[in-house]
Amino acid sequence: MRKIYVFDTTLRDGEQSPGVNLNTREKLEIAYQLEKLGIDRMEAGFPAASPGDLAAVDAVARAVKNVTVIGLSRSRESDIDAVREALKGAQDPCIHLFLATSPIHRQHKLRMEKAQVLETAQAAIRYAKKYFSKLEFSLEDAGRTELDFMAEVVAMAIREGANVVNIPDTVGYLNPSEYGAIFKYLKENVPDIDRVQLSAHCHNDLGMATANTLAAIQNGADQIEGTINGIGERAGNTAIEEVAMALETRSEFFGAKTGLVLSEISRTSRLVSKLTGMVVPGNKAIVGANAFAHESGIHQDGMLKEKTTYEIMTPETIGLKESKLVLGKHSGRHAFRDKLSDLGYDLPEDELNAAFAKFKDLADKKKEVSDEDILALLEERLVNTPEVFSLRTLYVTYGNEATPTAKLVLNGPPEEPIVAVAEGNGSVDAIYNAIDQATGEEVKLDDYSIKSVSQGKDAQGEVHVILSQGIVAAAGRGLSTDILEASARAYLDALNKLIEKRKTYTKRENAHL
Ligand SMILES: CC(=O)SCCNC(=O)CCNC(=O)[C@H](O)C(C)(C)COP(=O)(O)OP(=O)(O)OC[C@H]1O[C@@H](n2cnc3c(N)ncnc32)[C@H](O)[C@@H]1OP(=O)(O)O
Ligand SMILES: CC(C)C(=O)C(=O)O
Repeated sequence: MRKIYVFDTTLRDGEQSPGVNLNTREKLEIAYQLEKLGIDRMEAGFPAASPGDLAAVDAVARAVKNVTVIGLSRSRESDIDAVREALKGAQDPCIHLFLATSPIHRQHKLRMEKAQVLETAQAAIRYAKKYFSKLEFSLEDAGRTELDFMAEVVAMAIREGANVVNIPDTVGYLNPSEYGAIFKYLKENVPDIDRVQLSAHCHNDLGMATANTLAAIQNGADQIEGTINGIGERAGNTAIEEVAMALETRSEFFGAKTGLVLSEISRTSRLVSKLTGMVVPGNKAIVGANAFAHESGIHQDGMLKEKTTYEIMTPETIGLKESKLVLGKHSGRHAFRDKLSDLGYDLPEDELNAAFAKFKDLADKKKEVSDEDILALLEERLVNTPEVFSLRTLYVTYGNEATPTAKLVLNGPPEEPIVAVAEGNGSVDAIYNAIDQATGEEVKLDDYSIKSVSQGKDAQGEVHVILSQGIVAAAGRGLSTDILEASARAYLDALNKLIEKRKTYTKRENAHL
């Protein structure tokens, strides 16, 4: 299996993401984790950019032991000197020189003719080679450079002693067949091309960074450059974890692998996200929160029967504990039963169906149904008392300058639904007054408390109340995504229990007579 070297530039190109600014301590924390991940080369920064960046590169260079540490430099002596200064303490230093080669960059940015570009790059490589045995040269915007000129620059870099020549698609312009063809062309047309490693450096402007990088590997690239989570300038760089997992998962196709410790991928991704503040989208390949999560019933059923039906790689490979079956409105009975069994419940079919119906009801109102939600649903089922009164509909009118009013319809002992309208000091008070009116029961509210069962704006509210009537008291519990409905349900639950209890008291009192 061919080894593909990994050049990580999270600390340099990754830090070029707008809004990201890592201090030395944060860079060190990421560097240590990248070392654990097993990357081969680490671009720690651009020392000429600022004294702070130089100091951070210096700190990283002294700290990491098993990785080549790289500093970026324009093709200028002053930048090269800054890298020399920053990498003084490195065990295995390497300088990364670059100069743009495309007509657009030559004409508008550098204002140089082809010959000047060649001369400037050559002079820089010569100067840097006096101080560095390891040197990478990048043809910035190679993707939009004439092939014959690109070959000329690459040949010069090889003659001058570059160890790695990088072919960046700086603006993410190419597609996989075009990018792959460049590597093939260089392999076939540049003398002594096998004296250097060829490197792929892609940007994701058209969402093709990973595909382009893989195409480069198929056409002879020895090294890939990228960042963790694909962060970087504009739409970002190639996501290293995507390339590593594509090579791993499709090794029979690519015949190449990185040396990464794949089980460190997830941890590295979380750390980079935390320290850069760049949130990983849920649907991001490999490291997104949903990458190993399944929501729909048919998929969940497949997963429960055989994981390979819907997973081409295992979460354990990247260091996650397990896949997630997320219960939501698309879930089916198989996944629901599995969740109940995880929570320690083994329900008979009819009870399972009843609980499943309640779950679907809740799932229609909530994005995701949590374990706490399900436990609450089950507890509600377990403590079911005969319902004398139950809630049919509830309307509450509230305005900060108006008196809260509740209108409700209850099912009760009479055949016809009972309608009641009442005002109160607040919305809950109005609801409770309306229930008292509808049921004709005189009860005292001894306690009322409310808590959230799960998290988020759509969390279920759980209301607990204690009602008393003379010496009889009963507690009730109500659950709903709406706290006013939960309040009504709790009151009715307590009232139903109280009526039930009252019968036993009456029986006992009669027995005493
Ligand atoms: C594709 C990439 O990601 S390349 C890396 C990009 N990263 C960064 O730019 C981050 C760090 N950069 C910086 O802090 C600053 O740009 C510095 C310190 C490097 C330079 O700042 P300044 O001296 O103020 O120059 P400024 O950035 O405005 O302009 C860049 C100059 O470098 C020149 N230049 C650009 N690339 C190169 C190169 N590879 N080699 C030599 N000169 C270059 C430009 O032509 C321009 O020259 P000019 O001043 O003669 O017109
Ligand atoms: C410095 C080079 C390698 C670069 O970042 C790019 O071209 O995107």
